[in-house]
Amino acid sequence: MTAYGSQEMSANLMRVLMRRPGASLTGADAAEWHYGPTFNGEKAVRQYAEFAAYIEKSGAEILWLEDKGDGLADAMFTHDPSLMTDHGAVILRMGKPLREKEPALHEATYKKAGIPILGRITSPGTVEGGDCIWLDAETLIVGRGVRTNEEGIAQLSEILEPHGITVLGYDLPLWQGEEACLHLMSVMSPLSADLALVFTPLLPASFYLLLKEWGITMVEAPADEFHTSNGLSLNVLPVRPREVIMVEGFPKTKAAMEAAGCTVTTFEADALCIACEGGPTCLTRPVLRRDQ
Ligand SMILES: NC(=O)NCCC[C@H](N)C(=O)O
Repeated sequence: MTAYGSQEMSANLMRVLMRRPGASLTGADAAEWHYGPTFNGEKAVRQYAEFAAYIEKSGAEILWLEDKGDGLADAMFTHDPSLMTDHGAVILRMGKPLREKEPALHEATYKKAGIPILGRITSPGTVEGGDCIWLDAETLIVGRGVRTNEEGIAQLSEILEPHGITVLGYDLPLWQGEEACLHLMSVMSPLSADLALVFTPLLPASFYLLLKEWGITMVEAPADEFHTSNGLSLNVLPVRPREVIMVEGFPKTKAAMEAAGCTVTTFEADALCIACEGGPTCLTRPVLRRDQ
């Protein structure tokens, strides 16, 4: 099956690229990878299995990348090395040097699956998938920061513009410094086409105003849970509009989404997501999302 296409963030998740962590993660040097004190490789692998079971249960088909011990501990965060469009995949170029080999893994998988490659970001450009949010099928918002630079945004725009897609770049704050992971998706998680979980103090101000102008209802992520989770309380994955998966342990954030009409599934992820700085969204690269 060669089905692909995704220019939205919350339509039904039908097909997704994921990499099961193994030897590369269990053997990772936490300091080198900037993983936090709750990092535990074996526990992270178990927690990932629970997460993957929820994705399987959602009915999505998983295209698996296997961790055969290439040392790429962050490669389980498949959201970042490529971007999917209705016209094929864009192979990105990572801003985190330790992740530079990951886009080639995605390209090889797409080629094997018969999914066309629409374009690629080349040096000195950088773009990471976590910095990209489809506001609608014709509008891609890109966060400019430590991981994604102006040159990368210009290249992405050149690739997508012929397909009627406007790319808009917004400056991200530095927040916890150059080594830490802060993507645009660290401060906003779309929950449905007109609903998003946001942490407004870190949103680019002009992007906040754009969301208001577009009539997107914003659910504010409770600040205490955002800070104790290093932002991971906010990184939630919709498998269908208003049906989301989040990291366990943040009841106020969960309640805020439920009050906005969402169904929320949680899984334990202190060793996986909190420690490794990436949530359920980051662990998935949607290949096909569709409304029906
Ligand atoms: N989209 C995301 O926010 N991905 C999280 C990536 C975490 C990984 N440890 C990184 O620093 O790149």
